[in-house]
Amino acid sequence: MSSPAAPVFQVALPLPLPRLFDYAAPDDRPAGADEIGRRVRVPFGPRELVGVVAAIDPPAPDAPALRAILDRLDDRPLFHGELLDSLRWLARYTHAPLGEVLATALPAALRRGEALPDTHAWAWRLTEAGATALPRLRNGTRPRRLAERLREGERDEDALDAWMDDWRTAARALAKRGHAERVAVPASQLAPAPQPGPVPNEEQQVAIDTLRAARGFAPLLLDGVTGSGKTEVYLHAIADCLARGRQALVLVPEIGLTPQLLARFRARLGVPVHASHSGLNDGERARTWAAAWRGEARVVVGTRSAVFTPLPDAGLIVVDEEHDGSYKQQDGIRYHARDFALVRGKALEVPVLLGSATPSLETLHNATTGSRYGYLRLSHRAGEAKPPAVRIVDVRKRPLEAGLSAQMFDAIRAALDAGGQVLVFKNRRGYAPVLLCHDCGWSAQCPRCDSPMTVHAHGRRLQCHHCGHRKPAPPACPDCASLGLQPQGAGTERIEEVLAAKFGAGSHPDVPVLRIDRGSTQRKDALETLLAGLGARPGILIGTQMLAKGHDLPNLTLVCVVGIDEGLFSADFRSHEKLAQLLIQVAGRAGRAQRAGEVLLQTHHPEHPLLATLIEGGYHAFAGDELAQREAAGFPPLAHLALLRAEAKHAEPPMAFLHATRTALRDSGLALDLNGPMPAPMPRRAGMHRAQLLLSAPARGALHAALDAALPAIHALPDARKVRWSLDVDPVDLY
Ligand SMILES: Nc1ncnc2c1ncn2[C@@H]1O[C@H](COP(=O)(O)OP(=O)(O)OP(=O)(O)O)[C@@H](O)[C@H]1O
Ligand SMILES: [Zn+2]
Repeated sequence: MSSPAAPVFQVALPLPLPRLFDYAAPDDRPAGADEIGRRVRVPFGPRELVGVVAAIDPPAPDAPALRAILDRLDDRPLFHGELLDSLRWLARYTHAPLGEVLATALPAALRRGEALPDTHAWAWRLTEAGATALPRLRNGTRPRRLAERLREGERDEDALDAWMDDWRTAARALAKRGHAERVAVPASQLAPAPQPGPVPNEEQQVAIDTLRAARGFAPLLLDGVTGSGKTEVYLHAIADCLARGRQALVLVPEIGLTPQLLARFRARLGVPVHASHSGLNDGERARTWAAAWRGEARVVVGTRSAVFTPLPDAGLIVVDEEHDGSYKQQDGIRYHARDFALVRGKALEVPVLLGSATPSLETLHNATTGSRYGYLRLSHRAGEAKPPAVRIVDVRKRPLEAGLSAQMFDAIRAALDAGGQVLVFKNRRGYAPVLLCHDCGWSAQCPRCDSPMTVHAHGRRLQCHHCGHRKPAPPACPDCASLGLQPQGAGTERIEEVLAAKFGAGSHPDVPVLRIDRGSTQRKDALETLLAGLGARPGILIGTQMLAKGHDLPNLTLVCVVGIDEGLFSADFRSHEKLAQLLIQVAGRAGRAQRAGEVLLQTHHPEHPLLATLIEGGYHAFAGDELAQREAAGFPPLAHLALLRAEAKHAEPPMAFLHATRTALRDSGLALDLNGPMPAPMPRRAGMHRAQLLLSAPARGALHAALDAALPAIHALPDARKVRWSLDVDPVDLY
C-alpha cells in the first residue's frame, strides 16, 4: 500500500472491462510521462497480470490507498507516439478496453511479460587463417565458393540464403578449421544488394511514379487484373522507400504469404525481410516486432496482426489483396487490418497502397465515387500473358460424376494432352458435405451445431467444419438400420478419387493428381513441396481457396470451377461480392505465362445475372451493379453496420440480453436502424445458442455516438452476466 500523496498509475489490463485500473508506483522514483507505454506487472485479486501504463495522475490528497505495481518490465516505453495514439483510436472505434487492444497488438511472448528479445542479425566473415588457406581449397567446391564470397566482405545469413542452397554445410566446414566465423551485426548495418527485375511497363511506371511523388498520407488503390504485375509495383515502391531510409510494412492475406513470395522480396530488395505470421513460433514473432521497434527491420511482410508492427521510421504501407476476408479479425478485438493500416498511414503521414484485382466495394467506392483515394489501374497482364477465356458449362440434366460433367473430363484430357496443368477448384474440403440415408431420409447432423457433418476419409469418418467434432461414420442408419447410407455431393477428396481413377497412376498416360486443401497441407511448407514435386509436368491440382491466389504456376492452362451455385443464392449481403472475387481470382491462375489459359465454370444457373455480368463486363461491371443494389438496400459501403452477438447454453438469455440492449440503444435517442434481436443464421454452434442484433446508420458518427451513449448501460445489464456477448463494428460476416 502507498501513501496517498504519491502519483497514481492508470494501468490498461487485458480484461473485458471498459476502464483503466489504478495502482501506486512500484518505488519512489519520480513518475514522468515516459512511464506511459511501458509494461508493468500488477497484482489483480489473487492473480498477477501484465498491463501497460496508460496515464499518470497527479497525487490526490484524499484518494484511497492503492496496491502497488510489482515490477516495471521495460526501460523504455514499448508503446509511444503514433502506435500508441493509433491503438487508442482503435480502442475507441471498436468500443473495446484499451488493455485488450494493447495486448492484441503485442506478440504473445511480450504479452506474457517476457523481455524485448535480442535482435541482431548474424553474418559470416573469413578469418585471417581462412584468407591464407583459400588458395589451397579445392576449386569449385562449396567451401571454396563460400570462402571466395566472404573474401569480398562479410555476408549476412539472409544474403547467403538467397545466394546458395545449403551454404550452411560449407560454412560449418570452414568454421571447423577456423577459416570462417559467425558474427553478430546490428540488422540495420547490412548493406542492401538488390537484384534487377523486369522493366516496368507504362502503367506500372505511372503507378511507381505516383508513389514516388506522394508526400504525406496518400491512400492509393492499385487496381490491377490478375497477373498484371502488382507485386512489381510494390517492389519498386519499397525500394524507393528504403532508398529514402524509411521502413516499409507489407500486409498479405493469410494464404498469400508463401516462402516464394518472401524469397522474391529478399532477392529483389537485397535487404533482410522480416516475416510475421502464424506459422512462426512466439520467439520469432517477438523478434520481428522488436527488430521493427528498434528500427532495425526495414521491411516487414506479414499477415493480419502485422498491422501492429511498430514503425519508428515509416515510409510506406502496402496491403496486398486488400479485399481478402482474412484481414478481418473474427474474435477478441474485431479489427480490420486494412482499415487500421489506413488509420496508421494517416497518423504516420505515409502513402498506403491497397492492391487487388478485385477491390472490395468499400475501397472501390472510396476510389471512384468519393475520390478519397488515388486510383491506379493496371489494365492488362504483364509480359506476354493474355487474359484467360472464360466459358460457362451448363450442367442441367447432364449426368455428373463427383459433381463433374463429361464436358469437364474431356477438357481436362485435352489440356493434359497438350502438355498443360489443370486446376479443379471446389471450395469444400472433405469427401462429401452430407451423409444421407437413402431409405428413410436421415442425415448425419452435428450434435453440437445446427449443421450437417461433413464426410471425410472416403466415407469412414464424419467431421463438423464448425466446431471440429469428429466421429466414425455409422455402418448403418441409426434411425431405420438400413445399410443404404450414401455420401451426398462432392468435396475435394471425392473429386480427387474420381480424377485419380481416370487420369492418375494405372491409367494411360498417367499424370500426378494432387489435392491441395487444409486437410492435405497441414504441415508447414507441405504445399511448396507438393508444387515443387509437380514441377512443369502435366498434372491435375484439386484445391479449395488455398489455391485461389498467391501462386504463379506458369504451366497452368485450364481452370475448372465447380460447385459455386450455393454462393449465387446465399442470404448474406456480401455473398455475391465474395463469389465474384473468388471466381476472378481462381480464373486468374490460368495462363499466366506464354501459354493461353481457359476457365470453365460449371453451373445449374447459366443465366444467372451475376455470371452473365462477370463474363461480359468483368469485375467492374459486377461491382457497379452491386454498389447500386447496396445503395438501394441501405447496406455498406453506403451505410455503416455494427453487430451485437450473444450466446449462452440456453436459448432465452441471449434474446433477453439483446432485447434489453435494444432498449438501451433506443434510450440513447439517436437515429439508428435496429434489426432484431433474432437467432443467428446458424442458431446453435458448438453447443451454444446464438442470437444477434444488427445496428445500422447512414453515417458512422451516429452509430458510434449511440454506442458510446448506450454501452455503459449495456455493460451493467443484469442479463449481460448470463451470456457471452460481443460487439463487432463493421462486421464482415453476419453470423
Ligand atoms: N513489366 C514486366 N515485364 C515482364 N514481366 C513482368 C512485368 N511485371 C511483372 N512481370 C511478371 O509477371 C508475372 C506476374 O506478376 P506479379 O506476380 O507481380 O502479378 P500480380 O499482379 O501481383 O498477380 P496476382 O495478383 O494475380 O497474384 C510475374 O512472373 C512477374 O515477374
Ligand atoms: Zn459442430
